[in-house]
Amino acid sequence: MNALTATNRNFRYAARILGLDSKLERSLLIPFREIKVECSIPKDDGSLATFVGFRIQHDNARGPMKGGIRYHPEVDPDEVNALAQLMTWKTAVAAIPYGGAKGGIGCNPRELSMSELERLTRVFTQKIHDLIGIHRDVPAPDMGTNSQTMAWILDEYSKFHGHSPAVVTGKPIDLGGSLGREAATGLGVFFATEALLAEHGKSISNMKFAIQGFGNVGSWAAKFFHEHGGKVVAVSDITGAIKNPNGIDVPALLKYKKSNKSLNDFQGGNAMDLNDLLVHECDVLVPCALDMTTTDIFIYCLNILVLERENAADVKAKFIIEAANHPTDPEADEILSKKGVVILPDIYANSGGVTVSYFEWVQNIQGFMWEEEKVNHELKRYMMSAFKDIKTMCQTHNCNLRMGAFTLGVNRVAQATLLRGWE
Ligand SMILES: NC(=O)C1=CN([C@@H]2O[C@H](COP(=O)(O)OP(=O)(O)OC[C@H]3O[C@@H](n4cnc5c(N)ncnc54)[C@H](OP(=O)(O)O)[C@@H]3O)[C@@H](O)[C@H]2O)C=CC1
Ligand SMILES: O=C(O)CCC(=O)C(=O)O
Repeated sequence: MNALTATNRNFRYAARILGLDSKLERSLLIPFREIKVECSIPKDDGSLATFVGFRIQHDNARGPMKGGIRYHPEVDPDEVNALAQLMTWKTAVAAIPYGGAKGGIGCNPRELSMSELERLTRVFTQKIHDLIGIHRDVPAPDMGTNSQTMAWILDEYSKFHGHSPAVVTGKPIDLGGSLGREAATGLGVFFATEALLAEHGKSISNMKFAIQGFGNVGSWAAKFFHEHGGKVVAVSDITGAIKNPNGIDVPALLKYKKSNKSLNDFQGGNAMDLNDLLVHECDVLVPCALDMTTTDIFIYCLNILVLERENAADVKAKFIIEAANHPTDPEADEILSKKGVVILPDIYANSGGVTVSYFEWVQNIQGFMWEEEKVNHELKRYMMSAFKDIKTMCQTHNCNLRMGAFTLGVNRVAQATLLRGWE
């Protein structure tokens, strides 16, 4: 099931639980605006290269639209649409005053030089500058983009609109970025996991973790689990996977990955097949890599790299923390739930990133920088409060955590829509 079909299905299920009017349901489902632009740039060798860029602005009932921009060969409008919709529910679950959007350019950033990436980012910004803005739509990094990408967008946008640091978040600190943003998604994953385990009378320190993906989210999450006594027994990146039943030395692995750009040949564990990570023996499985659509190309090669019908029954973990966006197909969801696996859904589990993006935006508007301690303290407060609100919805509607999060998010957006008189 593609990402958009699956996301729409979860939304419709939540709308039914909430008893939403069918006209309101339809208006919440259809994106506010879909932007598709041609981005042609001269390559370093003088030849012309043309890419397609997207920005899907899903909803702005609760505030400016918010969400990342990814550079990935598999980016397509359906995927971006699903991710934009997830952003709308995510910002509502987190109770931050935003709507949802997502963007992307279909390109392989690994095959472009820095100057090609800069030209591409500037051309994309030129094409969308009058449709984004501090109170309109605020992009941020996602897969394949980073703080440098945000710096180029900020610079290009400011040529048209004057210096506007709050137009993007996830910027370099020297351009108004927030302390703590880089670690925020991983730290949010840690707080969310802590809250879930406490509900079940467990703690991080007596759990074994398997982590798929060792980029921004996976590496920070692994660091926090390790620092709090969790045993990280398996980790993967795109180049391979390693396991160690006694616990991987995470600081050593971080150092190794930084200098080698790969986990391969790390001496503190044994190599294992990439496909085996999701079904590895552990208590807590944390997918921090790709979503359903970006892995399609691998799935066609019969490598099952997300949670699907084919591998769900073999999952050993008792808890799944969806740090990646949409790593679980609905069929897998059903199989896992029947097995009694507790799944903490993406729209809550990875909301720490956008929450600290909100703090960054607030700091830019205030023109006042917060201490990292304050950022992390506020992040924990937001994560704990959202968990409590989700649990209340689960109790009210007798549903699982995914539907608890969806009903919470959808209901908040529906109320804002009705109050504005948009229905
Ligand atoms: N960054 C953020 O603030 C947020 C990110 N997310 C979501 O989290 C997920 C990860 O994002 P982020 O960490 O930023 O992305 P990164 O690009 O930094 O990291 C992705 C990681 O996944 C690895 N990877 C890619 N393919 C595979 C594979 N087939 N098997 C195992 N590992 C693989 C990559 O390997 P390699 O290192 O070798 O390239 C990399 O380590 C995405 O779904 C994203 O949308 C959600 C909320 C916020
Ligand atoms: O920080 C942001 O605004 C982007 C976050 C994002 O894209 C996501 O949560 O998936």
